[in-house]
Amino acid sequence: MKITKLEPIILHAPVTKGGIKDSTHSITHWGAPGVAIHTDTGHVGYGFSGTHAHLPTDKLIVDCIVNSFGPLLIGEDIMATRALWQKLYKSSEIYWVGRSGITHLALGAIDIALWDLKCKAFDVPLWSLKGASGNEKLEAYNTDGGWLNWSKEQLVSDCKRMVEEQGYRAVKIKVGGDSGTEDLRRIEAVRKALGDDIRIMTDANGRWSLPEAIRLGQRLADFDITWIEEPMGFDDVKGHQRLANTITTPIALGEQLYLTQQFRDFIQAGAVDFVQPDIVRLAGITEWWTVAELAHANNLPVVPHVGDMGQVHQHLCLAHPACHLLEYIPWLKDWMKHPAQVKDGYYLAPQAAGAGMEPTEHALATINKI
Ligand SMILES: O=C(NO)[C@H](O)[C@H](O)[C@H](O)CO
Ligand SMILES: [Mg+2]
Repeated sequence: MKITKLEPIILHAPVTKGGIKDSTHSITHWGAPGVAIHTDTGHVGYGFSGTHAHLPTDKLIVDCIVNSFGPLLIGEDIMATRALWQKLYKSSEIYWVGRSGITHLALGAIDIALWDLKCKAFDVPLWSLKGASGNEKLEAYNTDGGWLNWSKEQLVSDCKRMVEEQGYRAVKIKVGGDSGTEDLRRIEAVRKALGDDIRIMTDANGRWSLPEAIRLGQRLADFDITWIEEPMGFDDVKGHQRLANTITTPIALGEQLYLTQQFRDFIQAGAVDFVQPDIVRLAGITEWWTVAELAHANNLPVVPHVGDMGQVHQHLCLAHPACHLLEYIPWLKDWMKHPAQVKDGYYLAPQAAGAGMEPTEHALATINKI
């Protein structure tokens, strides 16, 4: 199955209730710059990155896909996913300007499309190609009711609905607002409303200084919080090591890390408890698997960031023994041919062949910005 053509796609999908905020970002759409890779057998593979729908940088990403990486792929056999990843990652002109950032987001979309093609060649879902039986249990936790721009009342009612009507046993709440005291009030209100059996995660999206993270991190223990995600600057290994040695609430991070070596440094420093690799930043499935193995070797659970890359992460989590839980955010799924499904708080194993990110004709006709 030889590659014949790369076709750029940029999807911009509306997010919940017209707009969501966390401590660091405020978005109205989730961006999915990506590619359709065509082959001489007529198969088409789809892969996307994940952004905050900033069109100028989405265009940089798809330009990198088609015009920088594209020429290196034409004529290549799609089966050689690891060899092709190495070839593209190490291509010196691109490596000189890349090694993380936009070239990683571009390579990630290509890698997902190549795995999509490989799955279609064997006519299996990605979880099956990665060795799962399809009977694995993968619990979902819901982030979509915990946004920082939700009022405390909205926060409580959304989280209650998710638990009482949709069967979730875990929800995530954004913290890192302007007032730490208000953060704690919001958590207290949700804990009171949900009772002690529901797990509550928190996510500061990198906002706090070390003193703030220590002060607020210590208070989280009052509410039995499952983890504090990205409490401080994304690359601050020493700071997170200091925090981990000071507070009892476990630390989750990884959605902003581009290199396996960064994950190694956080893990070796004892600065992370829940490892959250993302196929977007790690340049695709191939390197994601390396990080999951590294975490597993250190007996750390892997709970991938979704943002909204859940369509692919659900496959990887079903297949990897370090994964038992995955974030749920619903922004892209209904624009995909085979939308991710959660029932009574658990992901249902997708049955269609592929890696999960094949857009519908409707999506390509209505939210494609190319
Ligand atoms: O941190 C996250 N999940 O854990 C979400 O991806 C971000 O909050 C969204 O992308 C909005 O910035
Ligand atoms: Mg996060």
